[in-house]
Amino acid sequence: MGSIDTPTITENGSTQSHAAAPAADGDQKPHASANGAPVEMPPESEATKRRRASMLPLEVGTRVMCRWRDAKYHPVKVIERRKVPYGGANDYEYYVHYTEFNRRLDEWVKLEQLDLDSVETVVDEKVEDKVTSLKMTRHQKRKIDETHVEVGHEELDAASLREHEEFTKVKNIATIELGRYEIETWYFSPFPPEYSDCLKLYFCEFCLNFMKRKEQLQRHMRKCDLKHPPGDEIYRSGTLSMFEVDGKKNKVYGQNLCYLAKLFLDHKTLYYDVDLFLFYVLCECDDRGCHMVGYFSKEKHSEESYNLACILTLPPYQRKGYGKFLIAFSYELSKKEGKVGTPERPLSDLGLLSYRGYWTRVLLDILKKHKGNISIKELSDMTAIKAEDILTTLQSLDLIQYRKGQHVICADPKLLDRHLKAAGRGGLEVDVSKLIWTPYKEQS
Ligand SMILES: CC(=O)SCCNC(=O)CCNC(=O)[C@H](O)C(C)(C)COP(=O)(O)OP(=O)(O)OC[C@H]1O[C@@H](n2cnc3c(N)ncnc32)[C@H](O)[C@@H]1OP(=O)(O)O
Repeated sequence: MGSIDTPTITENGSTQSHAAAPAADGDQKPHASANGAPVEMPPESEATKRRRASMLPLEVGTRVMCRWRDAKYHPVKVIERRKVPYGGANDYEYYVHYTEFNRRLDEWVKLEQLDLDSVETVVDEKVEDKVTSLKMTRHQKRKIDETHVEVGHEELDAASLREHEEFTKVKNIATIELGRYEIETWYFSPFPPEYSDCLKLYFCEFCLNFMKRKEQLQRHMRKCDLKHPPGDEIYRSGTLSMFEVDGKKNKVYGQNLCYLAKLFLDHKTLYYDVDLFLFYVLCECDDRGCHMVGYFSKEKHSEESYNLACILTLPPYQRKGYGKFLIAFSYELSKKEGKVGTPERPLSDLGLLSYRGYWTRVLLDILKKHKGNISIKELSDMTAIKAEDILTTLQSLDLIQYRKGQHVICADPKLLDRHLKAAGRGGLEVDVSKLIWTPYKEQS
């Protein structure tokens, strides 16, 4: 499977780019060679210079081609602009959204990165939306009116989506330091106002308190006596541990975790009321302590049979099978509860890929081994996966037919083999014998 672009993570503080190039846009633009790379241009004429200068500063809403870190040009939309300190009247930096890609790639760029010859001349003019009373460009309004379908946002209505985009349009914290990693963030997170002037935050990797300065963190680390998440260790296998943290008993930890997670989760509301949640924190343990790899949260009581609210693998640990481990773990907990479960919607692009991958592999493994007929209900009982998720997964694999008013699984062995081959790696296994856990019960 190809890679969806994710921003940079660096170890030991050095900065480097690891993101792969987004798919070629096919749209050739001026000043770009056939493969999208910039080419040497003859000196600009005075008329060209004057025409370009007359466009500046670019308006918010402008669509233009922008040189990305892969040195190729991609279409962007200007989301925000800010004056360059000590610059001239028209010297601005622009916060851009690469229109073909997820918002996690949005970033501040310099004017030199923009190809002014590709500026679309019709600049969006601000209009007021009658429903939300929010000022927006005509283009934004049209997009919403047409029912916006950005990945991960399908289930937000137009007004909520607009509000979400308006308040979270510019990333506030650019990087965080957590343990031995410096990590570029992906999205806006609503940190308290006193942190609004910070581009970088320093997190204690154990209690997740965050600070503005490295020296504060160093002082904190000398005093902090946690070496693992608070709460109960409910799983240990080799160097992997899972801790269950009750949001009610560890409120500050739960809130810190939510602030941190929101930097990588676009479409989730930040819950300040963490009392209602349990947090399952996955750690890699060594002699220095238990280092957080990722987590998932779970409502203590879910009327919609959600067995997972938010899931995150921290970027330095992604694509190593931890996400599928966390998903598998959430279903093991559901099995112990004797319930079926499903993740809370909407799923992000990466969330959907991970879930699809997990459901596919689990169901194919059973169908491959099973002799005779099997129903969706039986599959659901065996796996704790909700029947609807089983149905959509099998439908996407073309393993289901609708006959005489009911769905029938048609598991042709050759097709199963083909799908299993394509399903890739299974992820890290959960060893159920190492799980020591009883379902949550309200304490009086
Ligand atoms: C209910 C919800 O919370 S939805 C929100 C989900 N969370 C987020 O979007 C937060 C940011 N993303 C993440 O934290 C992670 O990407 C997760 C949790 C979704 C996945 O975690 P990971 O540890 O990377 O998962 P894992 O290594 O098990 O891979 C899962 C599969 O998803 C797919 N996948 C994950 N990341 C990518 C990517 N960048 N590009 C392409 N495919 C990907 C692959 O199929 C992968 O399996 P493979 O590596 O065998 O091909």
